[in-house]
Amino acid sequence: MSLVVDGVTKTFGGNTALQDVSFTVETGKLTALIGPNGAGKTTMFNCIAGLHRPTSGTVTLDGRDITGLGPSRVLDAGIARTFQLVRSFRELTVLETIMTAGHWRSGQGFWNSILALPGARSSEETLASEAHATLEALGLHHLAGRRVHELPYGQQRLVEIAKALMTGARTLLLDEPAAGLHPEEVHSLRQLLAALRDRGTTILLVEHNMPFVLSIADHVVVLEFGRKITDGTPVEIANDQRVIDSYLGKEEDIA
Ligand SMILES: Nc1ncnc2c1ncn2[C@@H]1O[C@H](COP(=O)(O)OP(=O)(O)OP(=O)(O)O)[C@@H](O)[C@H]1O
Repeated sequence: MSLVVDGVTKTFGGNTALQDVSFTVETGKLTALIGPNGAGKTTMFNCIAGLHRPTSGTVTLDGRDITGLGPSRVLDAGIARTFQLVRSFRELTVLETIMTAGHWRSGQGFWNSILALPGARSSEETLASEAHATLEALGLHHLAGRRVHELPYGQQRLVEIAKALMTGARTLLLDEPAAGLHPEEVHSLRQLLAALRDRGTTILLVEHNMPFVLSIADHVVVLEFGRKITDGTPVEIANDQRVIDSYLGKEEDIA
């Protein structure tokens, strides 16, 4: 059971963003995708999440071909992604924001529930209690009534993860979850991701914070100029001369 990227190439006009990249994200493990700026990490996320259709190659989830399905059907298949920039409706509270993600899974429809159409109420209550439970699990319960855009950046990022969890997806794609966080927030994030993984959630993350990656990942995939240069355990990656030369050795890339 796993997410398998097999021979994915993505070109934009004459620019090859990904060249024949293959790797496996094992179910219930945390895999990190690293590489210098422009290596193709975001493009790979977009190919998996359905925002880009690979020029060639396939993406399969537990043996099912999901290549080029489009974002909503990839989400239906059980893969949710977060974005580098927090996305929320300005006027919604934390609770309302993550309930919008739950509406996705229930098929309820966001506007249907907002307008309180007949039949919407009981599932609305179920979603609200699930949303409370999710916030509790993430240590965000005290923020339920706050507007998302008023929160400090670190807490907004956790709301993004809560939204992804509320979709019911078992596989999460997290785009730079540690970016812009204070050290103590990075510590909380590490504990949260470890807890999610221990609960069986599969996580693929893109991250520039190398100490964070090396301390939490089960498996690390390294991209450079659109190609996979290696993959392995954090210890193997930290000692790989090609990685040290191309990435770890450059202080400015170690955020
Ligand atoms: N929509 C697009 N159109 C044209 N070129 C693109 C597009 N998206 C990405 N690229 C190119 O693909 C290459 C890989 O970019 P990508 O954003 O995937 O790298 P990255 O590893 O995520 O970088 P960063 O760490 O800076 O976010 C770059 O050369 C980029 O300019």
